[in-house]
Amino acid sequence: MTQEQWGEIRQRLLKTVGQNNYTTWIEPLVPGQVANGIAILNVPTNFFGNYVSQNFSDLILHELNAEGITASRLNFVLSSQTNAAPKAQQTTTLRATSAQKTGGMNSTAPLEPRFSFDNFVVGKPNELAHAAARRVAEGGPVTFNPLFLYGGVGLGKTHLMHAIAQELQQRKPEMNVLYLSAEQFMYRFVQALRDRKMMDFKELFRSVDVLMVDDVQFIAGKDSTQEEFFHTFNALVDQHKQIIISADRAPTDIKDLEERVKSRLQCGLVVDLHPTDYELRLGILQSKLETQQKNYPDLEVGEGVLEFLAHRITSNVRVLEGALTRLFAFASLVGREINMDLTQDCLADVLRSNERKITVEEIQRKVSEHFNIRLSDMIGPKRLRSFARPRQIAMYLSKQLTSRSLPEIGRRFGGRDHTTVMHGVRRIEELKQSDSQIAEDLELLGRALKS
Ligand SMILES: Nc1ncnc2c1ncn2[C@@H]1O[C@H](COP(=O)(O)OP(=O)(O)OP(=O)(O)O)[C@@H](O)[C@H]1O
Repeated sequence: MTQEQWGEIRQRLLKTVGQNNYTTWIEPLVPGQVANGIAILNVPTNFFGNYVSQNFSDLILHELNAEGITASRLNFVLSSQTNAAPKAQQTTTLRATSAQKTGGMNSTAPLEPRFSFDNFVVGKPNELAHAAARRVAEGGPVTFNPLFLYGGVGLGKTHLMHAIAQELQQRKPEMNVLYLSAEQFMYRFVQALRDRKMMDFKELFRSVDVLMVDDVQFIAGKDSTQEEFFHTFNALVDQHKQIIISADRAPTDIKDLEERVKSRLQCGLVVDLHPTDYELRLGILQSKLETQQKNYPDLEVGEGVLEFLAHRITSNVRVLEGALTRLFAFASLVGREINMDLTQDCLADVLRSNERKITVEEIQRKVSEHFNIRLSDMIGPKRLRSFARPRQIAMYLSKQLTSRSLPEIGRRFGGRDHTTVMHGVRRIEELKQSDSQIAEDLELLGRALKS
């Protein structure tokens, strides 16, 4: 059943059952395959399935048939992939059918049609990640396993993951592609344990051709899930099956992740989605503008507005996108044209938050957390290398990321002299060139502080 057909059916059900019943019982249903007169509907719990079966089965069957879908029976399948799941609520769902197999535990997570390669704007900061994603989406022989994509919030990891899954479905419909978030992996694992269906779980995950797990940092600290993930991972790698993983940071930086899992995650290709630069932001805005103009054909965007937004909204692409959507909605509601005045009025809060200044105190806190030392040791007098180096790094970042003078920075580091700060800053400048670990720490901290 296509998404459009299900959309029609839902609309008619809404009219028949009323808004309350619709929101509670119909909206969370996710349709699966229809075969041999049986239509599959994914439900979040058994109770839910029983209730819908007893109260709405006939109506749903009637509407399915009215839509030209021949079904005489509904089969309610327990699945975490229903519209009641948090991610699913955010997206228009397109069910992937390739992974529909036994027991309802195997459906892929909903894919957002908008998250395609065509809609992904490529610039310097994301070109490597994009190229790698394109390569695995060809579905050819596995060259790097896993592909590990990482980057800060809202920089396009999920977009790329969905694009890969959708491209694979189009190019290689015979392939069994399973895409899910790490949270869903855990959810299914727990469910399998509870329902004593571990064999089904293992079989499902070991029988896929491509396994895609989004936001893998989620399993950090969850020992049994990590263990199971590790075994699944190994089994698939042994069978030369492609694995694609995303996370908000590099494998080495995920705390509470077992070393063996970390090392496994690093053994393929690890690529980074860097924070956007001005040109990429402008390109993304231009591309999103086309979509907005389809919805609001009468609205034009005044000169300089996109450039202004690309310049001022640097935090992440999601915020940038939201700002443009808000501008169009606002302009159409108040009947004003989209010019600089309207932009300043409508986006005052977004612009203010993007203006946020980084403080020395924040830097000290982040750096102490990163190196696992106490804030008091960072600021205090101790000269041990394990405190002195993070202190110098914090001084360096304070000089780079704030407008504070050296004496002002010195005062915030327990009243140190400005020459001490200067020495620290110079030392880190040197180490940045010669010590790749320090360069990486600086990059990571800088990114975390700016996001
Ligand atoms: N290069 C790009 N071109 C077009 N749209 C983009 C690009 N990068 C990000 N976006 C858009 O920005 C939004 C956020 O992207 P996405 O959800 O993929 O981020 P993420 O990295 O997964 O973030 P999170 O860490 O919050 O899960 C999406 O609407 C996505 O389409």
